[in-house]
Amino acid sequence: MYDYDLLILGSGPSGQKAAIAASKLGRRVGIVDRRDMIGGVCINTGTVPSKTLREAVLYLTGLSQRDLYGSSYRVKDEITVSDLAARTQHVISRQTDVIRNQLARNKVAMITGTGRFADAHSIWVDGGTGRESKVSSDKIIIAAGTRPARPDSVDFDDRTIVDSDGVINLQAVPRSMVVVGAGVIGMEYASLFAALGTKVTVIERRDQMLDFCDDEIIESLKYHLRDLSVTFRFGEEVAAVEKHATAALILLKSGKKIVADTVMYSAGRQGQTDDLNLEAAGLAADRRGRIEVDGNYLTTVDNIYAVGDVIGFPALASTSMEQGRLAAHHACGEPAREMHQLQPIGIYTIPEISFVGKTEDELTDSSTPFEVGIARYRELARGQIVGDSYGMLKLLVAPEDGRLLGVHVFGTGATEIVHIGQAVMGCGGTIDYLIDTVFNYPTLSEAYKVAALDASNKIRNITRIDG
Ligand SMILES: Cc1cc2nc3c(=O)[nH]c(=O)nc-3n(C[C@H](O)[C@H](O)[C@H](O)COP(=O)(O)OP(=O)(O)OC[C@H]3O[C@@H](n4cnc5c(N)ncnc54)[C@H](O)[C@@H]3O)c2cc1C
Ligand SMILES: NC(=O)c1ccc[n+]([C@@H]2O[C@H](COP(=O)([O-])OP(=O)(O)OC[C@H]3O[C@@H](n4cnc5c(N)ncnc54)[C@H](O)[C@@H]3O)[C@@H](O)[C@H]2O)c1
Repeated sequence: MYDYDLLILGSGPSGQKAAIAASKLGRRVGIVDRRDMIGGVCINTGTVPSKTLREAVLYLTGLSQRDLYGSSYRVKDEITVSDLAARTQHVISRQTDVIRNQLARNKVAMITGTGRFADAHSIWVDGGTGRESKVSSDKIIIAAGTRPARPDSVDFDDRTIVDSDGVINLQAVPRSMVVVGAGVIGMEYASLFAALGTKVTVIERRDQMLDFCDDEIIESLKYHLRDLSVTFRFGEEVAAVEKHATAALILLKSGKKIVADTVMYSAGRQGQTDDLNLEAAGLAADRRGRIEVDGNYLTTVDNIYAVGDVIGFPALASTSMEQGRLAAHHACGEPAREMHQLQPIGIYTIPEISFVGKTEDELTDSSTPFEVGIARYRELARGQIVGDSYGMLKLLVAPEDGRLLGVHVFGTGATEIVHIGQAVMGCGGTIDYLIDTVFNYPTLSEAYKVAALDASNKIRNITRIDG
């Protein structure tokens, strides 16, 4: 008899949802994590702190109100790290409490410590007291997440040279910053510091950034960030970072030199599998610490599953939660539907970006005809009211039947209103639904009707001529 029916390594979004799902099915569930990491990377160092910081920055700088009150508008002139940390700490502690409470009321045992496999059914847990305890379980889910990848050649000191975990603990708002890597993390933090007034330089070895997004929207994002004094260096790679008494000197392979108060590396993440002693369970991870799974999140060992960032793409809190729930259902022999293929992307740059479905480039590459319908926030009453003159919503529409093929949003509330398009697409809806529907007024959601009408006008014009 095992101690648990299901034991989960890691209490991030995937681990939590797996634990609660299995508990709801009447299983005895345990979850192992370090005392200071309840809620995972998501709550402690990643999603939630970065999004809370962003809200604090938008509020204190008054940036989102400057269209209305002028470019000198600020809520607070000198924004300190403690102004920002106060809000972040508040949200982290509230969220941690919520998670602890949810796990407790679902009778999920919290086992404090770091786990490693003893064999395929048992885990040694090191609680930091010098003594390890062993727990056994019928099924095990690995939900150990990732940590920032740190190139060996860079001397991280968590003060001047930091990774995306360390950046939330900076002692002061830097006057200048180099961001290495223009992925999602890099661009979110570049936006945030640029909004605070930091002079940001982004170094990216590829020729472009966020190339999975709509081209036009990324162009707009670059325009807005340049307006906040961000410098982009595409097609450039860091050769070395030298730490000096007051700043860092960044040497690029092209020979350029940049001085900055802070250097932040956001050049990918690495699965946290080194300490798991995977071999004892008959498992292995790849070069980037990731574990391979099948469509049911089952590894090559038939009682061990892996979910969340540790299995790689898409590595989002949103998808990780679903993976956890589905893996737990499979492990408990409970029928479950597959995750819906239509998954939204939300990028909390300033301004924010969100989309679902195909991009124009993808449709063009697959020779799929489409028409574009656009609504600009500045033409919506709500856009004027909130002071967003740059936002836009773009619908990509199949001309033959009006089906939505893609929805791309840039600006205030993008990550929220994208779900309207996602729901219409998910239910196989067409622009006719958006045209015939009454939306609340004045709202940003009204953009859907405006963009749908725009697309239908264009389609009608073509049909009139082309038959
Ligand atoms: C800066 C940043 C911003 C992000 N923003 C977003 C966003 O806006 N939206 C979004 O959807 N996603 C975002 N993400 C991604 C999101 O945070 C991750 O996809 C999500 O946290 C992954 O969840 P997970 O369940 O895999 O576990 P994680 O949250 O990665 O947590 C893993 C947990 O496992 C524990 N663990 C590891 N090894 C062991 C062990 N041996 N024993 C016990 N416990 C162990 C760790 O302590 C940790 O608590 C962001 C990530 C970062 C870094
Ligand atoms: N809003 C969100 O959903 C959100 C926010 C943050 C993070 N995340 C998740 O976190 C994951 C990791 O994000 P990330 O941004 O660290 O990784 P990433 O892999 O997306 O981006 C890393 C970027 O750094 C560049 N790079 C790598 N090494 C470099 C070097 N030496 N010099 C210059 N450029 C270099 C790469 O070309 C790449 O563009 C993402 O895949 C994403 O799923 C999601």
